[in-house]
Amino acid sequence: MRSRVGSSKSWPGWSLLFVMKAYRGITFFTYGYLNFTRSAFLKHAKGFQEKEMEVDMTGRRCVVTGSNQGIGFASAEALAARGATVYLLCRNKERGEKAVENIRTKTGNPNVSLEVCDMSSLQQVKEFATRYTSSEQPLHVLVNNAGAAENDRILSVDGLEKNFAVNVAGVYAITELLMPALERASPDGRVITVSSGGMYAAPLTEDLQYEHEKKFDGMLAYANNKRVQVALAEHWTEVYGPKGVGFYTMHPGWVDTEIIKRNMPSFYSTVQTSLRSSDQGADTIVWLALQPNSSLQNGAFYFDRAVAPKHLQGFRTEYTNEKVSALVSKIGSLCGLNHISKSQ
Ligand SMILES: NC(=O)c1ccc[n+]([C@@H]2O[C@H](COP(=O)([O-])OP(=O)(O)OC[C@H]3O[C@@H](n4cnc5c(N)ncnc54)[C@H](O)[C@@H]3O)[C@@H](O)[C@H]2O)c1
Repeated sequence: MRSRVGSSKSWPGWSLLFVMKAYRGITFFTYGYLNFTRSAFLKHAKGFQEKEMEVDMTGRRCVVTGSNQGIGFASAEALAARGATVYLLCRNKERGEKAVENIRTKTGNPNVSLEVCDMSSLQQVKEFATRYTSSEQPLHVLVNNAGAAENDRILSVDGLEKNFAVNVAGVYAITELLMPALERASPDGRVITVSSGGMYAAPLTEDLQYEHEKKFDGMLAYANNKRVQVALAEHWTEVYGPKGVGFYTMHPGWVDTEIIKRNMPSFYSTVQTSLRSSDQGADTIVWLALQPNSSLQNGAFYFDRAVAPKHLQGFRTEYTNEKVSALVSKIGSLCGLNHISKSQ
């Protein structure tokens, strides 16, 4: 018979976990209310240098995932408005075509096109990356924006937990597979991953697909995924940073979009009147796309055009490089891509 005493989930262990979870939840909400809302954006924007946004992106190629609406659409539109060639990666053809048409009309930029790709399908991600890299074109900006926050534990076509499939496996696969094109854009190539302030409340877990908890908690799975994205950017900075590619994660703030309206209804109704617009949420993504890599901090987490901490005091979310390496190797093998990292 297994003893409770000494088990990693013994009674004192559970209560400590419960207290820690409650502390993180309450402190995070308070911190978010002070920093992540629309009024906080307007306050931070007083220090923004608008000259930094006046960059001509003609000749630069950008891929934005999940860009038919919300923050992804606003980012793609802002890049197209500055003359960039923009590829919208969307899973739904009709919604994607509508978004492309909308951006072309609003910006007058004809170099905006659709790539149909479901980021939860490793096969579709591989097919897109092969199409792109075989063109031998450089890729200056990859925005990993597509995000899932499913409340139920559902599986992707590859049998991966859906949030993990979109937020981690899809991000890992597209970034690794587009690396030759990003390196071709060196020293300007960069990957901007839209993480979330939610990651503050999540330690780096080994239970990547939430298989070992009794009850599935979609919001915790989402927050864990967003923490993994920050760790992935640190890993990539070490491996590919010396090759002239930048890796930035960022938090858009609390933004009025479908993902929170649909998947976090009680949070949405609490903060609805304080939420940022999609353009405000996209602001730091666009800013990160426009600055020279040399003026940014590789591997950093950004919020409102400034480097932000990766951990909040007292949250006990710090981790070691060894833990990151082990996780990256696990993610690589779940994506069937470990051979890529090994060949670097
Ligand atoms: N809204 C917020 O307050 C907030 C806060 C922190 C982080 N974020 C992050 O911002 C990003 C954009 O979300 P949003 O707020 O604009 O919400 P949204 O729901 O408007 O946009 C999410 C986008 O991802 C796409 N997407 C989802 N699954 C996909 C898949 N399998 N393949 C391709 N595309 C897929 C959706 O179609 C949509 O275009 C997400 O990564 C989200 O986690 C949002």
